[in-house]
Amino acid sequence: MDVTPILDGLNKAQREAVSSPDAALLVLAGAGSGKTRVLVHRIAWLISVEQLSPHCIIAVTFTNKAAQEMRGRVENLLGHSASAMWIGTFHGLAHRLLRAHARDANLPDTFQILDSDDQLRVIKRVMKEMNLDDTEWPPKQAQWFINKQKDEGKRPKDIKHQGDLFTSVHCKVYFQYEEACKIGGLVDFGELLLRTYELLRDNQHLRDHYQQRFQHLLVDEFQDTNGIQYAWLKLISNKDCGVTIVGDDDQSIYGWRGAKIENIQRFDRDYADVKTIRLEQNYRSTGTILKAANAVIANNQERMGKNLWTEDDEGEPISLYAAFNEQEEARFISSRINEWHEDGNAFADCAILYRSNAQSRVLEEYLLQRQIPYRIYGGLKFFERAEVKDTLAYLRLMYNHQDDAAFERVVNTPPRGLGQKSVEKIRETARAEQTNLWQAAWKVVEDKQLSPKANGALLMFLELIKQGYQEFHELPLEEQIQLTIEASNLMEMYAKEKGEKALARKENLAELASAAREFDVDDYPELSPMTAFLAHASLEAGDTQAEQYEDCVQLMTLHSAKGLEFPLVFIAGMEEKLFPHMMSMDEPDKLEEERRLAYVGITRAMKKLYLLYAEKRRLWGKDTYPAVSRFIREIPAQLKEEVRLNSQIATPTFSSGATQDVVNDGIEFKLGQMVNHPKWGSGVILNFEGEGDRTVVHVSFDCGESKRLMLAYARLEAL
Ligand SMILES: Nc1ncnc2c1ncn2[C@@H]1O[C@H](COP(=O)(O)OP(=O)(O)OP(=O)(O)O)[C@@H](O)[C@H]1O
Ligand SMILES: [Mg+2]
Repeated sequence: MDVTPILDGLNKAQREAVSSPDAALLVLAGAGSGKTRVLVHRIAWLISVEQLSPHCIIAVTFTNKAAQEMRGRVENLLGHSASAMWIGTFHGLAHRLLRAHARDANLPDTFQILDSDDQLRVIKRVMKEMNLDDTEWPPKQAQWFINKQKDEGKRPKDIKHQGDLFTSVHCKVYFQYEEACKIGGLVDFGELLLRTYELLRDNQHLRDHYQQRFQHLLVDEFQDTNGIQYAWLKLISNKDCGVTIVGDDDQSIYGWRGAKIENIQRFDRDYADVKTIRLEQNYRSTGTILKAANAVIANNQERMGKNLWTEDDEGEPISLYAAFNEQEEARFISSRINEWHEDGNAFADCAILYRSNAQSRVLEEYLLQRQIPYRIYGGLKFFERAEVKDTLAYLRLMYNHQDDAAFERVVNTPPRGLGQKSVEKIRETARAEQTNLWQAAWKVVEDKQLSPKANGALLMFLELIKQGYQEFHELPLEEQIQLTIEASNLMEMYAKEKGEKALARKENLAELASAAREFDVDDYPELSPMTAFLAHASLEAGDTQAEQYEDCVQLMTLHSAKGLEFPLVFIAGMEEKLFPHMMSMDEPDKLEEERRLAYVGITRAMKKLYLLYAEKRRLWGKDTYPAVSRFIREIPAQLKEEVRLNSQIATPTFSSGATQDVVNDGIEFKLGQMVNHPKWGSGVILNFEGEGDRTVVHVSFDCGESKRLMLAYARLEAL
């Protein structure tokens, strides 16, 4: 058999890893050293040289998108399909197992997945029923508590406490929440894993079945597995199963969600004769970018330690840009992206990364203004938008009448005269009868517990759902969605909203229908098409297929950038308190995690990296004047240069801030100030040149023009 294609394009250490005969292999290596590539080639090696059937392979990736790409690459190497191989995220794989064995896992076949928004809704309801005051007991905190327990594999009964109020109250909430999920046939993200873990642990027959089936397990980004994920992996792979694990301790960034770097050491202990291979050559970034990343991460104490070098040129220096505020930061980024595109590069080759989701709004505004196409990756996901969720909730309820979360969401959306009181009546009945809201609602109607008008409205709603299913369920997915949007009057409700928003909602609903049209049912052979689609909507990062192929700038948080790479990268908001985040600054462990996040961010860049910080930023509703992030200071001076808009390189020192004031006609102007011009509209002052009557002001306008104007004649208005 010719193994050339599989070993081609790999260095010595990578080849050793790919073709290793060892049953337990750990590839521990820094960013961009080819870990993911090794994983792909190893799968191809196992199939073609070790003659494993794709059916016997299970691989865990960090995102659904990564899973799709990985499958595609393996198939390319093999020259044939590997569709029998299980590959996906922990959640995706657990979901697949639960669907196949729902009854054994004590779930209805129609169970639905709760995303974190829906989960919070259910928790709120449960806490209200328990008469817990939500100022004293914030539901979000309870949500955090429950998820944390699940991540550690704990049910309410497993939680030990000595009667402290916090834990005992939250345990009760957890217990009641579980009851609510049971009645509703609902499974949250954490539950997917915990439930499959328990299923395999308690059902020897199933465990034997899967342990016999899976002969090789591979995991990418292993450093971010949490307790339950690790336990899950151990259950699915018995001692005869080959295991290949790749990871980088310096990129562990999910400690706040229970991920444990120690799992790497644990792996070494738990499996016999683990062979460790280190990869040291980086193929992704220029010498400069790599040196910067190495310099930053060197400030962490808790490291396994490794060396990373590249044959690549030094490349361009890292550009620093001191913006006056977040608007100006966005303006700078969008104008650089425009230049990049005008030079013949693709938008899709550039990414804007940020620490906190809220930063995307201003960036989006400027990209829109400049008509630069963009896509938010893993942010507010397509399937999380209100109109999309409303429509999906109708469908979920049609397919699973037990789904209380969906019921709550749509029972009075659009408004049909079922106010809080009526809904409360339904909830009370559900509690009294120990049943779900759907059943309770029928009882309320039959017993005429509501006013005649409300009773009539509720009956109409129940009939709508019942008939909707009967009439639509055999139609193509797309039609089911369109008919649901019409029958529910959702479209009519959105149409009443004003302007752009209504338009955007309409477009999103059209997009939902087309996502359904393009949805590949084959990924979930064991499900009905709509159930598969609804599950996909809950699990996917919202990359509808139509969007994937467009040439768009990628916007994402630093957390979601893991594993990805882009020729041009901007990291916005490199400021103390924002990044490192305020909540993480006082504890050494958390600060080290922030630094690993900076390492992840910097190492996403292949050719060119911009780091931006603002001298003034509106944060949490207040104007702040942040200091430059320590992570910028940790990059050696010779690797970075300070840049200015439109003029090229300025002196490589940090600007001391905008302090220069100029008075004209009694109006005071400052650097960074927002101004209005009768012709060019609003803009920001970037610079002053000259003095007195001859002062020239340099303004960058929102329309995209940048002008030098004589201040005395410019008719500028201070905003
Ligand atoms: N031997 C090689 N020759 C040429 N290019 C390579 C080689 N190994 C890896 N690459 C390329 O280097 C880049 C980084 O590889 P890869 O994404 O697998 O690294 P990684 O270690 O998984 O990074 P991260 O830690 O960020 O996930 C990719 O573009 C990959 O195709
Ligand atoms: Mg990788």
